[in-house]
Amino acid sequence: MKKPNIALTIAGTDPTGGAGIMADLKSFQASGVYGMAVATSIVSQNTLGVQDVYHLPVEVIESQLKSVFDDEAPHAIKTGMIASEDMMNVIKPFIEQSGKPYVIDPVMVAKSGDSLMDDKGKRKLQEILLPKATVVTPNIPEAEDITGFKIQTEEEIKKAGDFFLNEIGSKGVVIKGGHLEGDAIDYLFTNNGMRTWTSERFSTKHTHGTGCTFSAVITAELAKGHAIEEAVEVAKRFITLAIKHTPEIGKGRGPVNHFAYQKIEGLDYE
Ligand SMILES: Nc1ncnc2c1ncn2[C@@H]1O[C@H](COP(=O)(O)OP(=O)(O)OP(=O)(O)O)[C@@H](O)[C@H]1O
Ligand SMILES: Cc1ncc(COP(=O)(O)O)c(N)n1
Repeated sequence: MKKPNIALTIAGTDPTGGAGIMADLKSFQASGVYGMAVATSIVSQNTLGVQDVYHLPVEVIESQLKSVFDDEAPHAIKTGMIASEDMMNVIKPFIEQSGKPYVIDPVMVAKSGDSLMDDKGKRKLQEILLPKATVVTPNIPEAEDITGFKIQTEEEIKKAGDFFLNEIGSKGVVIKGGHLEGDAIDYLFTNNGMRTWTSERFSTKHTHGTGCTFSAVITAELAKGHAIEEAVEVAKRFITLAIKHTPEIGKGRGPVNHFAYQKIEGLDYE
């Protein structure tokens, strides 16, 4: 059997499996990539919200990263919930030394409204990690937080794309339209210009972990050696099917279907 491509996620947990490293690992697997995971924070959460958060000591995050990189280096890396500046500083050298594609899902607030990053972390993200990114995947509120201006129109989305590329220094940014009205439009900005992907907006409350899943699939496709544009194209198809076929798990805002893409597209990985 051919050795698989490997993707690593560095993020928080969700014991109910809809978001965080659990969603990332499922998305990696469904994309035909071998998944690895380093936990940053243990989050007691479910489809109803966040009940408790325990941030792991930075030494523990560092030792997990050492365990991974001393053994088998991943082909692409993503970070999700990174709650503090100290965590960012511990993670940054591993990203730099790897020289691999790096996807940042700048997780700040859960869909339930609970905060997953402290205020200093929000300010420091653009100094420490965002300039290292191959692709950043903010939703509109996250893009507003990072750029410091309101984003309501396509002109403002373009202005935000320009800010990520030219002020911060990220290589690419996908500004996700999940939080806007109308069709679900995602905007990718790279040195090649702007590209958009549009899907119908499903009228469902089951969107827990959509951002985690979307960015994990981009990471998996980059781990396979695909270009940013191809990776976002696959991720959009994956997340659209995952939302369309939600498994209706839990009493609240349920997770998406991480198996739908593989099943419906009839993919058969070696
Ligand atoms: N109701 C919906 N119907 C179709 N696509 C959607 C819907 N909601 C979100 N999406 C798509 O899901 C992906 C994730 O977008 P979203 O804006 O929900 O991310 P997010 O808010 O960062 O998610 P999370 O809070 O889980 O991190 C994008 O491709 C977006 O267009
Ligand atoms: C560990 C972790 N990472 C990310 C999210 C965001 O997902 P959502 O906004 O859908 O709750 C989350 N809830 N938990």
